[in-house]
Amino acid sequence: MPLAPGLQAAIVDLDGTLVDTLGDFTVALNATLDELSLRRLTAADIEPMVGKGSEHLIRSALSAVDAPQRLYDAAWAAYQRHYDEINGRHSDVYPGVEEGLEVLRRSGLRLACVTNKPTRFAADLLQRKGLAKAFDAVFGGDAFERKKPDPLPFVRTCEALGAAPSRTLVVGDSSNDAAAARAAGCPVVLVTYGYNHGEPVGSVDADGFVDSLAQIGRLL
Ligand SMILES: O=C(O)COP(=O)(O)O
Ligand SMILES: [Mg+2]
Repeated sequence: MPLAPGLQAAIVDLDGTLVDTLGDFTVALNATLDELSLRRLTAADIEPMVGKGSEHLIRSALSAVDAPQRLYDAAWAAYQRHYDEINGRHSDVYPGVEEGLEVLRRSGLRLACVTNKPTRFAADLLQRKGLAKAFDAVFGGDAFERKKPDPLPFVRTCEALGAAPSRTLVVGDSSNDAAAARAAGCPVVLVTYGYNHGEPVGSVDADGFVDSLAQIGRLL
């Protein structure tokens, strides 16, 4: 049974959906904490902080190590420098991703990647992982006035792709993606292997779940 008939486009999330980037976040954030002489965090500490953009990640990390928020500007500058240096080196494309993107493209859908990661980091990562060619557009957390879970990034992306929201499938890994999709009027499918802010993803309100992007064809 197709999820939504007459799909024209798909919007795919990046971190936790296409690429397992927890290693990159951990290395760049710990290099930042080292530089500021703060205590390090583990990947398990960092995972629930991912998904709401780099600003949120840095603010959450500073609170987790009991550092004052006045260090934010220095931390943000250091973090960008370190992230740029290591982007993609400690992260892996999830199994089934290339196949799933190919299925979406072969179904005639226009594809955009919409992430809360800054656009530059996202575009570089997709390029380095050989995924950039699948996408007609890439929009990061700095591309619009508000980030997911606000519906604005999806509404604007639908406009850019020339697709109606009701005919644009969102594929993500978190309640952020699902809430933004619902508010924009897009059908939404979540992968079960991503981050979801440290919460079980199965309880999120979505139209479907897949264990691998390779299964996406069943829902089209
Ligand atoms: O928080 C981030 O930097 C990115 O998160 P997203 O790719 O899942 O939107
Ligand atoms: Mg995500």
